[in-house]
Amino acid sequence: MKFTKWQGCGNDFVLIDCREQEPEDYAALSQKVCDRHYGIGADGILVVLPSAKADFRMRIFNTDGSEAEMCGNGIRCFARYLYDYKLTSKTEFTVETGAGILVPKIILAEDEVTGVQVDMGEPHLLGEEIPVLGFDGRKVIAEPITVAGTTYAMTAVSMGNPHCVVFVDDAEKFPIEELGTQFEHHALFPRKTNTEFVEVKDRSHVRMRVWERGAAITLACGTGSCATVVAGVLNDKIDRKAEVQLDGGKLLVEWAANNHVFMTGPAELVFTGEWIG
Ligand SMILES: N[C@@H](CCC[C@H](N)C(=O)O)C(=O)O
Repeated sequence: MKFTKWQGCGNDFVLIDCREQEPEDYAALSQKVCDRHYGIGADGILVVLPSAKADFRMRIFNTDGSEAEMCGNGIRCFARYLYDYKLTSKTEFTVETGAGILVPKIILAEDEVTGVQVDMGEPHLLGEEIPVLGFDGRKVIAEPITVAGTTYAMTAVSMGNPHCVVFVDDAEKFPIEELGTQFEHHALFPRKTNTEFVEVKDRSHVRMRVWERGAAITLACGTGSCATVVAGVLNDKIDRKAEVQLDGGKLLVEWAANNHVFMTGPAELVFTGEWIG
């Protein structure tokens, strides 16, 4: 099985083109391939598939084998693969995902790809849409959540996948290794959750660290960065356009007036290979 390995802000993926042939078990494949000792090593696998509704279809599987609805850093890598490997000559195209049909745009400067911007669609804010138990018909803004005996204010946002955003005084010092898994598996989240720990630097800059559902700590999360900016606006902590500083790089996120969230950032090929496992 031929593959390409990609990273976006250090969030890394093995991409496999399954338009011709699909593996029997994506979950088992993802667990094996993502293993950093016995496999290739990655935060997830991205799968290229044909689509009846869009130019292409993307599926994403986490390191634990679970399937996610969407992946922001992943879709930039996916889009760059399609363009660099000439599966399309368009610089803007449609991709069917678990979060609906999204639109990546390749950014070029003198014919060189300098990044990818993605129209990530509209955020979903009602409790049942995210989902968060006990919040049907209501937004979840600065609501209490108790983890390991401490109560935090959480704002929940779905970018197709669930996010719990917690504003903290010091993102570097927050004990994410210890508490991340407890947020992920908290009883309020029937489909578990990704959790972003966010320090506001000023109204257009935030520092964010993430614990991802199904993948633990990663160096960056694109959907998490979008959720962070939406949550920041809902709490009147930041403006609608902000730079998100992650462990592995920066993303620019704008929650535009048409209610769509636009995310811009890098996507880089790391290496190519053949999986014989
Ligand atoms: N890193 C991704 C999100 C990947 C999926 C996530 N772990 C989930 O299960 O929802 C991103 O860049 O958005």
